[in-house]
Amino acid sequence: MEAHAPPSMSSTMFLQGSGEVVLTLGSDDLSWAPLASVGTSHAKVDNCKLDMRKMYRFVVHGFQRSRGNKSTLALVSYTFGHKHLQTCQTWFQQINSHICMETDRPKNLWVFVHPLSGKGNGCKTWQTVAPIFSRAKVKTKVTVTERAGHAYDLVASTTEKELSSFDGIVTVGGDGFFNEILNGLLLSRHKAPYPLVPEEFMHSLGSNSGCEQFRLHDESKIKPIHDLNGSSPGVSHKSEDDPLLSTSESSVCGVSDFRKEAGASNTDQDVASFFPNERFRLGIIPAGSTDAIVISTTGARDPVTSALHIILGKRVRVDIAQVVSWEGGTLSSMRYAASFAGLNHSEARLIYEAVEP
Ligand SMILES: Nc1ncnc2c1ncn2[C@@H]1O[C@H](COP(=O)(O)OP(=O)(O)OP(=O)(O)O)[C@@H](O)[C@H]1O
Repeated sequence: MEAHAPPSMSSTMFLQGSGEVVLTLGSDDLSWAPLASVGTSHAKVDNCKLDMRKMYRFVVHGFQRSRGNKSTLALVSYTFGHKHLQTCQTWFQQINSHICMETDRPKNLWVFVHPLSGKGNGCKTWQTVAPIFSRAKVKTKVTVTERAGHAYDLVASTTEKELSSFDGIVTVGGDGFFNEILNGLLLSRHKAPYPLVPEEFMHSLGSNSGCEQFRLHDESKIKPIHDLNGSSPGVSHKSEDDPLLSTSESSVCGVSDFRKEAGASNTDQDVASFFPNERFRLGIIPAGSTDAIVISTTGARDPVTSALHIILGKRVRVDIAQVVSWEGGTLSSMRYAASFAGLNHSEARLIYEAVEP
């Protein structure tokens, strides 16, 4: 809470295990202090032993950083009690309405669960974290995949209107599963020009590029890229507003790298062009065999930590690589892959899970 922001509510309550406290609901947090430390002259009682079963109670669910691993968040709950029902009800309503007013938090998510991911624990992992979403009043539509490509097909074929009803997509699985959904979203929506065709690489790199094989290609034979759906979006040429980095190094490798920063005004338009709405974000709950994307963003391979970051609406930048391949002078396929290359790890540890390319 900022120092000048007046508390929106404050009461003396009983906190299980601690005794009498002054509970304060600020503009963006809930805090409490033992009654003795806020300068009261109340007679000292053995607060901790007060029987809260005779009081009306409500439970606040929260989290704290683990002592051993600061990147890991652990669930905690606090039971507050008061002799008046009305007081407890008012607190309950006020806390819930504060949470609902937090605009960064997602309200409605589409969750894809890969049941066979990692050691086959996808569903179990989701069952572990699902109650955290419901307690936080985040609605979820859950789809358990039945085959490889199922999630891609659903995301790619869902209407813009239906996708727009979600604040994002969460995957419960590994890196491959996350990338499958990323492709379902981007291949049909991302309208950026494709990377330079090989002859153009040579032109832009000069004769000492070290990529002699590209010289063999005849530009006139280069055909449009065929996307995963078999459509032919066409080969286009690099332009001034091309989001692909202009470094020859990334292009030569057939991998183009572009970044979007959440909230940055000059990227809002780009984000809007391939995400169904501005609130939209992607998140991962790790259940795979490597979980490299999660480890490089939250710093912890922990489903509960990821769930909490997603619920809090935290965002972190990730790199998305556009990978193209050529066959006999034809650009034959294109994929997107989330990558941790270039991400500042210490920054990522501070920030969170929900990702926005
Ligand atoms: N129900 C399913 N049955 C079989 N394969 C599936 C199913 N759902 C998704 N897949 C495919 O399994 C692939 C691998 O999934 P995922 O990335 O979750 O597992 P992983 O390989 O164990 O994890 P990691 O990528 O972290 O190593 C995905 O690319 C996806 O296409």
